[in-house]
Amino acid sequence: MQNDIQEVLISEEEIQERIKQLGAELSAKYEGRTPLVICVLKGAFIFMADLVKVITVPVEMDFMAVSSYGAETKSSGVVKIIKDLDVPVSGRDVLIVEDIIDSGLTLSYLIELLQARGTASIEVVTLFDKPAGRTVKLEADYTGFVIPDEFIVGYGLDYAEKYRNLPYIGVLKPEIYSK
Ligand SMILES: O=P(O)(O)OC[C@H]1O[C@H](OP(=O)(O)OP(=O)(O)O)[C@H](O)[C@@H]1O
Ligand code: HPA
Ligand SMILES: [Mg+2]
Repeated sequence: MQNDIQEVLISEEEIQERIKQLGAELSAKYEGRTPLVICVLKGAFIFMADLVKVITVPVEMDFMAVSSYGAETKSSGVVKIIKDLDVPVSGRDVLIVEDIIDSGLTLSYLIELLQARGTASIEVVTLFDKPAGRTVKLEADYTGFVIPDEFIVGYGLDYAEKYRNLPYIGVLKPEIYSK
């Protein structure tokens, strides 16, 4: 698996350090409240697990699975709900946890959906932001790293379902995509 990586873009240590800072910011922001933290599966599962451990206010968690990339490196443009939330979000302070904002389509779809269900507030924390990929206007409230216009893998992010278990962020060798 390591042999498929052309370059390590962000190391495991850098990721963990940044998550601690995000946890501190979010803990201060949600002081006195109990946000509902929503993990956008599958990509955000590792970030979610590391992030909630460094948030010091009580949180409730739920999971939603959406997909729009399949085995491609460009969004299909169609955001498919694979699994919906288990709990109602009406009146809740919601914190959406994403691994990456690229085109922005997944999040703009999710935010609209959750707002229509009557949330009290919605904030977004993303570990990675790729502004060059944007096709809709969308900004996260909290961002870990701004990344260049490259398809990245690792730390939850896949190419064709592989590489999610790499502990760092890497860029694949071009021949992997052309296989
Ligand atoms: O801003 P966008 O262009 O919408 O891209 C971001 C979304 O794409 C990826 O999910 P994907 O559809 O690949 O599903 P996965 O999380 O199961 O890999 C990623 O995890 C984000 O949810
Ligand atoms: O760069 C990316 N890598 C993996 N999954 C993604 N989904 C959107 N952008 C990306
Ligand atoms: Mg994916």
